Amino acid sequence: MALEEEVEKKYNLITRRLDEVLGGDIIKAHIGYYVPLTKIADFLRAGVEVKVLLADVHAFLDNLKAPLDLVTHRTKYYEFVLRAIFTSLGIPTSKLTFVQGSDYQLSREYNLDNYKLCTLATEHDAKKAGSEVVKQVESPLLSGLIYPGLQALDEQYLGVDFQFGGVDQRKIFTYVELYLPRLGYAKRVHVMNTMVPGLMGGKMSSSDPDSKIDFLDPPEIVKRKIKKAFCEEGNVTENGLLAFAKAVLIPISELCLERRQGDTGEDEEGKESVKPQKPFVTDDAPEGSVFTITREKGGGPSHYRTYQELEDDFAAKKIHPGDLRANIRDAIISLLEPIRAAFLANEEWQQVEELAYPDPNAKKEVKKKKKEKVYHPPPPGKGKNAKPAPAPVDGVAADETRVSDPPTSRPDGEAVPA
Ligand SMILES: N[C@@H](Cc1ccc(O)cc1)C(=O)O
Repeated sequence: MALEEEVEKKYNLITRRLDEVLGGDIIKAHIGYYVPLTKIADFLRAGVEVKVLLADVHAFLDNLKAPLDLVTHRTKYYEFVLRAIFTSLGIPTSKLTFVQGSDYQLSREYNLDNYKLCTLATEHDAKKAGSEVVKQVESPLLSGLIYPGLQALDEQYLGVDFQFGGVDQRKIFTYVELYLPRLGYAKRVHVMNTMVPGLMGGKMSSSDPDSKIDFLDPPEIVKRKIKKAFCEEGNVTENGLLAFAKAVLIPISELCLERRQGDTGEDEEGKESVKPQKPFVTDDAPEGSVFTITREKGGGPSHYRTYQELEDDFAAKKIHPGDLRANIRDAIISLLEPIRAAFLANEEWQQVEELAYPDPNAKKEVKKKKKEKVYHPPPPGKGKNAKPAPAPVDGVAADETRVSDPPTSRPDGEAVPA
């Protein structure tokens, strides 16, 4: 293949299905941030070196979103999740690294650059930059103002060529493009994914545990959430299930299909420890299909080559909501199965999970020390009939020890950056 053609092919892979690319003409390949996994898979397959920033410092700069003592555990937890997902999809990970923000953000140089940036950027611009990412509160904190600037410095200190994030990062990205060159550093490219709506329709929310499916949700929880999802016959505009199919299931199915067709994008070692996920189609599906709808009440299966075909059929009421629900549910269950299995087989990951998401209902282990009874003899010279001092009133609280309830499930906290 001619070099140009190859570059073009890689560029197309890097930019497909993105919402927007700013300055894409100077992308060479290298580094990405942030998650939406099928995109990162595309980057990796294009030979890009991907660094995933586990932005612990940012997480607490943003109104202490993640308590500082939990952040380290959560970043470890994310790393386990992400690695398991890439493995399950058969994506080579030798070019994937995870970097913890605090590993370099506390250095002298970084901080000096931050101060320099603070003398260049206006408060107005910093505020505007963070307005869609930093939680907006009545009495905004200073930390929210330095947040976008640190995101700018990260590009330089991670040595990346482009940064990838959700389209919610757009204002930060334009701020970064404006100010990084003013510090004397190169302007980077920014690529943005669309935001994935929640299953209930609308934006995904970590405060509504049923609006998203966790990577470790067991089948019964997936079933419950899918059952609750809003899905009305013929309605394709407010349809969390279709949105999920579009943003996650079909891209993954496509990816798996491409891998099966031999476009493996493997790294030099080309090793795969786990058989990659099967596309979400039945065995009788014609070649090139990426999704199958099977029907419960008669009628044969329908196979789709693109998301649009699926949406069109749903709009034309050729797919019953019940059938869409059931097929999406099963696809999600099969997608999560290897992740859960990896989790259950990995004790270290399980421990990290408990530390990262402690059960808020677990009772603290209360162990009161027995106060020892001390006999105070009467002062000398008070004679034999003197009474001993009374026992301390606040004394013995024996057997009040409670063993904390074992955590049953992981509370839905922070979304894994995805
Ligand atoms: N702002 C990103 C997190 C982030 C932080 C620092 C960065 O350098 C990059 C990304 C978010 O909202 O999730």
